[in-house]
Amino acid sequence: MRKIHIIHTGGTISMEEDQRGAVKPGDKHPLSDLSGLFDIEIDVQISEIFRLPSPHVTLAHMRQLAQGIEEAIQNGAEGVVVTHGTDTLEETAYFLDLVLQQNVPIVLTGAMRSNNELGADGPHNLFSAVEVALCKEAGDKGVLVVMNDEIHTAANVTKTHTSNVATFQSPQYGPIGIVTKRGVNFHHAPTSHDHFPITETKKNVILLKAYAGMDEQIFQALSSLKIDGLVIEALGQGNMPPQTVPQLQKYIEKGIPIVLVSRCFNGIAQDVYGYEGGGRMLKELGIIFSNGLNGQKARIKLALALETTSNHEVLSQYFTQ
Ligand SMILES: NC(=O)C[C@H](N)C(=O)O
Repeated sequence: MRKIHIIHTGGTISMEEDQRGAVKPGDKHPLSDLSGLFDIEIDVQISEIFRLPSPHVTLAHMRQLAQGIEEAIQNGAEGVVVTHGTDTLEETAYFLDLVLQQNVPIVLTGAMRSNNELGADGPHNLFSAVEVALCKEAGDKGVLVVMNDEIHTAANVTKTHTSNVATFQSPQYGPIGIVTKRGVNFHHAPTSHDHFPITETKKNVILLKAYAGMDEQIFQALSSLKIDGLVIEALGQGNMPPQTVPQLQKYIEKGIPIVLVSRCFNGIAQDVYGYEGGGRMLKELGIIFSNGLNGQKARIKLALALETTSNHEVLSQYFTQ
């Protein structure tokens, strides 16, 4: 008999639509009875660590969840499934991927339609997530996200559509596997895995998005705040409007690390362009270029990395791996 632990944290997968069409936290979770659904006998523990819409989730909640997962594994779970709201699911998944070092499957899932809506996807997603958590092969691939019959890595997956059930995609490399009626198929494996053994999540990392005509104002306004790091979703291959450059330089001189990603949906930020504000100039200033993470994940990574080091060289290496 395989032991699986399901941890509920809230999100649409635990919500219902009321008579006026507003989707709200309910008092039910999908599939409370999993008996007879799987080919093998399973022993399922179910717990709820918090019940929040995922826009309410903070780094402190993510740490609490990481501890809950570790406890479940210490208590014998051979696979852990977490249900979570989809809005910030990718951030929680990546946080867990970076802080947990476990070789049992850890799988996050959610739903785009609440439990009493026509075509609710929560029960099927939870079923598929348990299928993956039961699969021993899933144990060495880091934290996984299972939605709409696809298996994604925490590092790559992102929410791409506001309402479609096929919202979760992995722009760089695609899903690493699929869930079918006959079982779980992995078709490729993640190549690297970072680990940050943190005990706190106190660093304040801000995420900004660049736009045509961006100037110094937002950077000046932010300079009155206590900021430990800055992530910028830059333009194209990694370029910024020239008016921002003197301010970026000031942040670097103050020892505040800046990590640059692209605001493009796909691809890697690189120091290709040599014009004013181009990637070459930004890299020479000491801005760290990230290798393909999106902004929200680079923010999680920088916040965790800063808990372990403030060394610029070490931080840069974390983002080039
Ligand atoms: N589909 C969802 O779960 C979205 C919801 N707003 C949440 O993230 O909690």
